[in-house]
Amino acid sequence: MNIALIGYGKMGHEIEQIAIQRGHQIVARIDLTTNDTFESPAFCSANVAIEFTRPDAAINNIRKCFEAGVPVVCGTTGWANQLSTIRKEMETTNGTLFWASNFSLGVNLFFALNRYLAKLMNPFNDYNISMIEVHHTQKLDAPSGTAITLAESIIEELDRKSKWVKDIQQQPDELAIASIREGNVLGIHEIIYESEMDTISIKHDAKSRRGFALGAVLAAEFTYNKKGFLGMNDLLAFL
Ligand SMILES: NC(=O)c1ccc[n+]([C@@H]2O[C@H](COP(=O)([O-])OP(=O)(O)OC[C@H]3O[C@@H](n4cnc5c(N)ncnc54)[C@H](O)[C@@H]3O)[C@@H](O)[C@H]2O)c1
Ligand SMILES: O=C(O)C1=N[C@H](C(=O)O)CCC1
Repeated sequence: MNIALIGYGKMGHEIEQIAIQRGHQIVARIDLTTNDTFESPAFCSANVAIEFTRPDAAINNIRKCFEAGVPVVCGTTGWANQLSTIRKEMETTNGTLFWASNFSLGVNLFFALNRYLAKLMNPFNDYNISMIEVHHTQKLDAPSGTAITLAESIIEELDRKSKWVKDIQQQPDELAIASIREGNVLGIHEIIYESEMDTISIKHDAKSRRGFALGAVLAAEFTYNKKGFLGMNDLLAFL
């Protein structure tokens, strides 16, 4: 498969390695540091583009993919409040967008565990719930996209929570997410249920970026020749 990389930073490099190992060709690398363009024949020859840039760049890059008729897998976080806008544009252009806040298969197992635990906690009002996420200091968005996905599932499953807030819980129906930025931490997410009697917590700790990159390449392979909006649940059902 021909793959175009949009964003050739930490994730772009990691994805390139895995894509080549899996027998794909990288036909274009679009970044502020390269000369490749969305209008080039090389980019237009891509079967799929994989976009990992920054929150304020993602939506425009996705639009460029729709204009070029290239399906796009996007992992950039921090812009999900604009997903419904871009989905409408995808429909009018008959495009393809695969988006996930986290492509790691381990994190997606953790998502399922989180949902199950939140549902289980419904009758146990003595437990308060909170979340901590820790990432490297270069990260631009907070809370992380993964933390927001975890929070949205908890809000769907746990009747006593109706919205997430940053840092400090002020109302009983709020779920507080604390974001810590330190060193080169690749991504830690912990959900904590605490009563006067005990603490129950679940935690995911990423050991490298390879898990995110492998998931993104698997998503690109899945996206090839498909139309519409796709996500990790579609991919996991297929694996
Ligand atoms: N969904 C996931 O599984 C997952 C995993 C890791 C990171 N991320 C997210 O992916 C994004 C990128 O992460 P990273 O660690 O590779 O960041 P990074 O800073 O290492 O790389 C981003 C790259 O994008 C380039 N860039 C910036 N603006 C651009 C533009 N307008 N067009 C093209 N390129 C542009 C930068 O020059 C840089 O090389 C972040 O939003 C991060 O949160 C998501
Ligand atoms: O390194 C990052 O930045 C990461 N971003 C994603 C998020 O915001 O959840 C996934 C984990 C790594």
